[in-house]
Amino acid sequence: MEKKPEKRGMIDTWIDKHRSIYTAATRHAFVVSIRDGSVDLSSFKTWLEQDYLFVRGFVPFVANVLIRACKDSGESSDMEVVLGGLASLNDEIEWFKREGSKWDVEFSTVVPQNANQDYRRFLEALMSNEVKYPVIMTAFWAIEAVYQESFAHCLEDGNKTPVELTGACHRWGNDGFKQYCSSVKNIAERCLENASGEVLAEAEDVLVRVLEHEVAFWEMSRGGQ
Ligand SMILES: Cc1ncc(CO)c(N)n1
Repeated sequence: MEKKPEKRGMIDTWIDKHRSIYTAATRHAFVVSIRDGSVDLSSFKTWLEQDYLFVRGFVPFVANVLIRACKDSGESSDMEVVLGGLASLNDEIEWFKREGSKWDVEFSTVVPQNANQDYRRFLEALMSNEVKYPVIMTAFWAIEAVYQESFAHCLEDGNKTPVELTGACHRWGNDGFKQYCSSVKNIAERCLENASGEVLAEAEDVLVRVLEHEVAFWEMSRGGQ
């Protein structure tokens, strides 16, 4: 008997449909410049400063995803996946602090740029109880997956990533993080299978908006002073 091709989920369908913004988010010029070694270190510092602030705002978002996983999910394993993500954010904040002192970045004086504020406001809106669980899970997956895909690219064969930047690339480009993103994707796909047309439309919209925010976020590094 012919082996049936694996069933494609909604997320893959949407990524195909919105391929150009997906590629813009996961193969941004800043990321490509890390991979080819041409990266301007002031751009990297700007990214580091802004991302530290972003991650501090991402913690309450993920905490909210955790609460929703406990309350709204029929599967007890969802909570464990999200809890793992929250735990690794603890390490991530410590990593940012170490990395900041390595680059002489004083986080307490960093001012969030507009793209960062807009992204954080978007996350805050997603924390409302009105937002359905499949929509939140789709957003959560997209936020994590952009970083996984981007930084894994900097570690693929043929990279010329500067050695002092490989720590950042390994943080999001490692296989464990890839596995974690795949678990989050499976949760989102399972929820989307049973979602109404209205919820599906909202999840697709939120996915595209995450990708747009990610592109705008990378763009900040270009201003790099
Ligand atoms: C902007 C941004 N998106 C995603 C992540 C993590 O996945 C991050 N640290 N920063």
